[in-house]
Amino acid sequence: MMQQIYPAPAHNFSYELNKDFHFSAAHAIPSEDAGKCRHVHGHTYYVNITVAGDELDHAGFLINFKKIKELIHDRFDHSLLNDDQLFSQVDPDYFPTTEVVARSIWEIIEQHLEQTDNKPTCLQVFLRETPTSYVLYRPKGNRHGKS
Ligand SMILES: Nc1nc2c(c(=O)[nH]1)N=C([C@H](O)[C@H](O)COP(=O)(O)OP(=O)(O)OP(=O)(O)O)CN2
Ligand SMILES: [Zn+2]
Repeated sequence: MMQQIYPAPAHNFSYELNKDFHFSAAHAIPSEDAGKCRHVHGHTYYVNITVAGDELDHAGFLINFKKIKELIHDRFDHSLLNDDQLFSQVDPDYFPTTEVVARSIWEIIEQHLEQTDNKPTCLQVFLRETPTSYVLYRPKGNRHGKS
């Protein structure tokens, strides 16, 4: 849900930004345990990304809000997640579950941030799959040695 208050990660960075956006995608979870979710079905995923750091870039940004959305929305919106090379049909650690999609979003964002001059870090990905179900992904520690 847009404009909701999200659980906040603890940290000592000077700046923290949050970006909300949503995308529509279909998926199927290739596990017997998934019941009806084994069949292809769609969701509007609501995402909140938390990025933090101590240094700003040449524009005075930690990271342009637009870039965060672009990295994820352009890749997943109106797609079948199972078709993306990030996900697997055989390895449960890579099934397109909410948990794995949240972790994958973190990996895409963090990979981009590592290439920037000011090097902020993504502390948290909040991913809502349905009105009643969401996942928070927080990496263990981070490359700044802070958590
Ligand atoms: N831990 C997980 N459990 C489930 C996932 C998942 O990704 N991680 N995914 C699904 C289905 O894909 C689908 O999203 C259904 O979720 P669910 O919350 O069960 O949706 P409902 O609308 O049926 O839930 P209500 O309790 O009726 O609101 C299933 N599980
Ligand atoms: Zn689903």
